[in-house]
Amino acid sequence: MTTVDSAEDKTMDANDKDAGAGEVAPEKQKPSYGQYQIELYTRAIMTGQKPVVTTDPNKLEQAAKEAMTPEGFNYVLGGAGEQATVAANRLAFRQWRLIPRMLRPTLPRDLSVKLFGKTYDTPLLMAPIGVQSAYHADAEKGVAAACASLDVPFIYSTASSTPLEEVVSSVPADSSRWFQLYWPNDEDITASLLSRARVAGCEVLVVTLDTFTMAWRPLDLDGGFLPFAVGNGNALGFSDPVVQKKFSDRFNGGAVEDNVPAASRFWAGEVFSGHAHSWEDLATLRRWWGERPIVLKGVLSVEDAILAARHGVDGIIVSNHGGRQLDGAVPSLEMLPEIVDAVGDRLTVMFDSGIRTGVDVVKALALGAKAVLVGRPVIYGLGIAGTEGAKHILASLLADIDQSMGLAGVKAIGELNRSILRKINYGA
Ligand SMILES: Cc1cc2nc3c(=O)[nH]c(=O)nc-3n(C[C@H](O)[C@H](O)[C@H](O)COP(=O)(O)O)c2cc1C
Ligand SMILES: O=C(O)C(=O)c1ccccc1
Repeated sequence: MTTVDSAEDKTMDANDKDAGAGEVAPEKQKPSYGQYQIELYTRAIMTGQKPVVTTDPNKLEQAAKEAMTPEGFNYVLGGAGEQATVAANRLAFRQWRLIPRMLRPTLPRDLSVKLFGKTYDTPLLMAPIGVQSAYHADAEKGVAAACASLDVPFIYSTASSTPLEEVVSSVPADSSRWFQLYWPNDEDITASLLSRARVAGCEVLVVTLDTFTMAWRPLDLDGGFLPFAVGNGNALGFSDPVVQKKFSDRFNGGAVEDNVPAASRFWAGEVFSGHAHSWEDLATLRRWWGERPIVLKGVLSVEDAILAARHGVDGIIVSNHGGRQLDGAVPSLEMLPEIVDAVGDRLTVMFDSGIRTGVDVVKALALGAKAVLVGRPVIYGLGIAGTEGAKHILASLLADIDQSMGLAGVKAIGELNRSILRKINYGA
């Protein structure tokens, strides 16, 4: 983050003191995200070096398939059921077309957005993605490093394969991080996880509501791949003192690492047992989390968005989990405008599911999202070329957002609204 409000502003100033006594510290240069396009051409022309990962969104999946293990790739690719919602997420984007405006000032471009009173350099967030060691050895630390280098907040997943504290201590202290919760049944465990997330400096709590149990996922069923059942994706739970104590009490003094299958069942039973909490239970999360923002991920209906506002959360993520949970669920983009109309004045409405290009981001923002999460593309980048691959995908997406805004005649994110969109129903 280069631009921050009040408290953080002071920290930044304090770090900028090498300008010399009495001199005004130069304003930190805002990164120019559009620059990445020029960088790629220059590198190719000067050294013949090609991008580490394709820049073509239509080729990314195939490239990942060739680079990753079949289990890892299928896990990322897979949606629920017949993949109807995965497909619909893309079709929903194609229905919206942009009406560009000409002869308007579009430079310098401003990609910054304000979320919960804090200014972020871009409208992009890294979606929480579990089990990243199944995709590349660089895993969560690699993706977090890629995010930190571009000022993109990293959302740490409850299903991570690296403990939270390890990820956090591997990136610069001022890099932005949010915490995603799969909400355990046990209140002591929930309190412990949230306390760790607070200590680790997570700014926002993202509570995922749509995955209290795993959906019917044919690719994983046919491949026999359920990572967290065999100890992968359990690092947060296994490193938690309260989980360790409860497991030990239940299993006659046993340590989690001495009985990984049983410990995995114990942990999965906490977070994916099919037990859904209620709206009233949100009060307990508020108690443990305190005043920092709480965001509900997986809201798809206007009714639930209104309930979210009534129950005192700060934001929602309109999402169908990338089509991985309820197959046949409506594309989240379809629901976005009416949800924004219903609660946009009370809640920070964010969006995910199906973002593949900069134009997709522009469309979601124009339909009222304040920020968007991107999932699979970054993980394909990770799978193909580790940290560098994840960074390339994020940098490409940011450059594409920057360029697409300019071509649409838009200078700043705040200018985006529905007037630049037309819904067209012929073909995809
Ligand atoms: C491999 C994979 C693992 C995921 N793990 C989590 C998770 O641990 N927690 C969570 O809230 N969402 C998880 N999600 C959902 C993403 O956060 C996000 O909602 C989704 O990927 C967005 O769709 P997209 O991939 O089309 O961008 C996962 C998605 C994928 C592809
Ligand atoms: O696969 C997912 O979508 C997901 O949310 C998840 C859940 C548990 C472990 C890893 C990922």
